[in-house]
Amino acid sequence: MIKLADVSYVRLGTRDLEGATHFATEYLGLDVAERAKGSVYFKSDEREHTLCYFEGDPGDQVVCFEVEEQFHLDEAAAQLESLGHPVRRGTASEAALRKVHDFIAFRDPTGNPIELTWRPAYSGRRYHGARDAGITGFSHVGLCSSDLARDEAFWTKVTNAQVSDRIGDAPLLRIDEVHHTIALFPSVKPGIQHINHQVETGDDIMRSHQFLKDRQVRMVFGPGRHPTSSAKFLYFEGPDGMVFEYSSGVREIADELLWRERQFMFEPKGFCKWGAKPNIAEFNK
Ligand SMILES: CC(C)c1ccc(C(=O)O)c(O)c1O
Ligand SMILES: [Fe+2]
Repeated sequence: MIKLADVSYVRLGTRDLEGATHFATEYLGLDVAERAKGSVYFKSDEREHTLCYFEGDPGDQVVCFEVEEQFHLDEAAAQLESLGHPVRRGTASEAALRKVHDFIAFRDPTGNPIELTWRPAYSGRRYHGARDAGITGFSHVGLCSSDLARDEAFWTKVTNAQVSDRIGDAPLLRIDEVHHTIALFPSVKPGIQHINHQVETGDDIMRSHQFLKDRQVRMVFGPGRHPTSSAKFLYFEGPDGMVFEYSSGVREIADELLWRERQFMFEPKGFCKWGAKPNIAEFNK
């Protein structure tokens, strides 16, 4: 079993690196960690970076998870290969670009590019957002799934992910005490459906709602409150149609033995306690 210790970073291709950088700093509230040739790295917490935009195809979207030991990469590679997922070892220069010691790359059953990394860099430089969005860190991703049951089986049988709750057949998967780190999202194509940053308070959600709306950023869902994680949330659209989520107050599952996964309906009341309706095509079928 592959033990995922944390979600580490996402890498997003873009044809407009300057535009994406402007959005990430001035609107989303991230901090530029480094500008390199063809890439910009962004900080959202104590890590060296949690998001990298690079010049390239916006369809190139990678999510990376950290493992605890280098030999876990070898074990993971062997297991994934045996299950029919071709694995590629990252080269030293690719690892340097990602600011990690070592990594492997493969695709999940839907075809989402996934990386597993060992020793991603942390930073002594404190994160302070370019604007005060109240971000406390990068927390989870929504991953597209063309077959929810198959992909739930992959993540829960091949890795340490466990179902915390389901909305319809879409599972919210945890790898530690945080309610979820991966949200599978029904879709006909692979990709990252959304990128979540936690913010400090519900006030931060409402402040950002006003701030982003004033700047004509497209709101996708919320403000609202998820019945599943119990977090207050806001979803909005960033560069190349990527959806970003702020949420605050995500549930922690301290005692696994006392937790039983719950079933919510795949309809607005399954997504929001306050009655907000998602403006997301896949949710309105
Ligand atoms: C709309 C999506 C998949 C979703 C649903 C529930 C939560 C939560 O409980 O926090 C999310 O974070 C989501 O992104
Ligand atoms: Fe989310």
